[in-house]
Amino acid sequence: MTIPQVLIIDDEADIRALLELTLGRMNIETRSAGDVASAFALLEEYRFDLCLTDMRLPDGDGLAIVRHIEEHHRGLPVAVITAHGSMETAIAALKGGAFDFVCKPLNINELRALVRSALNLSKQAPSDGASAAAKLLGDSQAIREVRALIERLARGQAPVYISGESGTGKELAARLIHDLGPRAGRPFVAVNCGAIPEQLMESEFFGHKKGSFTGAFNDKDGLFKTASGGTLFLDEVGDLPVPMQVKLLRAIQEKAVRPVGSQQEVAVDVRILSATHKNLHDLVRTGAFRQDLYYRLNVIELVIPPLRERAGDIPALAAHLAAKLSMGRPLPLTPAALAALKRYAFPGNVRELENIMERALTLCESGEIDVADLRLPGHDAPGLSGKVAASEASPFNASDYTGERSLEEHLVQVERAAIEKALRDTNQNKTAAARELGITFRALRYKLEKLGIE
Ligand SMILES: Nc1ncnc2c1ncn2[C@@H]1O[C@H](COP(=O)(O)OP(=O)(O)OP(=O)(O)O)[C@@H](O)[C@H]1O
Repeated sequence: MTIPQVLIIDDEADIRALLELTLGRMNIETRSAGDVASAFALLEEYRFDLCLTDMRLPDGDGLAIVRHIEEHHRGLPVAVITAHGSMETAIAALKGGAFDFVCKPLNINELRALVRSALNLSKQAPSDGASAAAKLLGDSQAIREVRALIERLARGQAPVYISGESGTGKELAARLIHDLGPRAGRPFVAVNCGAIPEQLMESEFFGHKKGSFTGAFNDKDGLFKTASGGTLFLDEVGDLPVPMQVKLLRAIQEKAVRPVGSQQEVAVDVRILSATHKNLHDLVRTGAFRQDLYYRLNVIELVIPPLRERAGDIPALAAHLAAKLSMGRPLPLTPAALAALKRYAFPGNVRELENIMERALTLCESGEIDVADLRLPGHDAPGLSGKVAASEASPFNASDYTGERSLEEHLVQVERAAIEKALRDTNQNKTAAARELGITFRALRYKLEKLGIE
């Protein structure tokens, strides 16, 4: 087993000595630098598994180190040491790509947990991008950017606020951030904040002691404890009542919780991810959401655009869903069906696409999913009125027959014209065209082949 190597950067000799000693006891080898220039030199010369840097250095700051590593040593986790109370700097470092931060005076247990977690990250394969791509589907530029940001955010510990309309994939993104990061082997706990009754909230989040209130028959772990070492995903965080927001902020700041009925705080190591389909910024403006909590949760925002703004994702998503939902009997979509999906606005986003595909697979009678099978709102399945309209608009009447060619030839022409018109009317949707013509899909396919119509 190779011994992990850590680079320590601090201008105070005492702090360097404390870090060297603590890490040495964890069987970790260290090299130390007192300023930015010598840190850069060590980074050139040696390979490290983690870098711990102070924020204030004689010839620059910790952010310069974070930026340098982000540019030249991608994949090397860097954690910053900040003065107590200087949250702004810590947040700037997290935004710049730092893995995590610790405050001075150093809490040795916290430091050890951070180092362990970062070294875990170094051991992981350099990029798990393929696995991320496999789950968050889509080929649009927007979703590619989301995937790239997820991979970057997975490597850090910063709180991430995921915004986007309902059904865009916020929970999926949160899971990926967890699965691709150093906490992957630990729990991922998702909680819908809007679904917990207000009077039970504190106990749900922080746990309770037996007998602390009527009905508390046993000690109970809260969600923070359950997510210990892992990730707590606060879905619909905008639905948290204000008194609970205060308690949550405290728990996040102190990295500790106090179960209801207990006198003691318990330290918790949990990464917080949150999401809502509401506009959290608006809630802050109206006073429904506390600004301090907003800043704490929203260190980095991941925006998932609505599906209608990334229609390029629809083919991959639809094909994937058809395969997933059809249990080994995937049906292809006709070009017309795909075109109709691309034009549709999807107010329910990917979740709605899932529902549409499920229904289409159930309804589809032919070997491919066509526009009519999708039952898109606003696309009424053509019925009798369609047929009447078609015959009324038909360019052929019995009186058109002049006797210049055989009746048979004439009928073939009529048939061809009627089929071509029905296909045009339905945007090349063969199922709908067959309905409009009053024949079965099979019969239409046969006629198309016979007449050589593509
Ligand atoms: N890009 C994608 N690739 C594959 N599946 C996706 C994608 N985006 C969303 N999904 C699927 O769509 C469904 C809805 O996604 P998810 O639950 O993550 O949405 P959400 O934004 O959290 O919704 P809500 O706001 O209603 O909680 C899930 O089944 C999810 O797996």
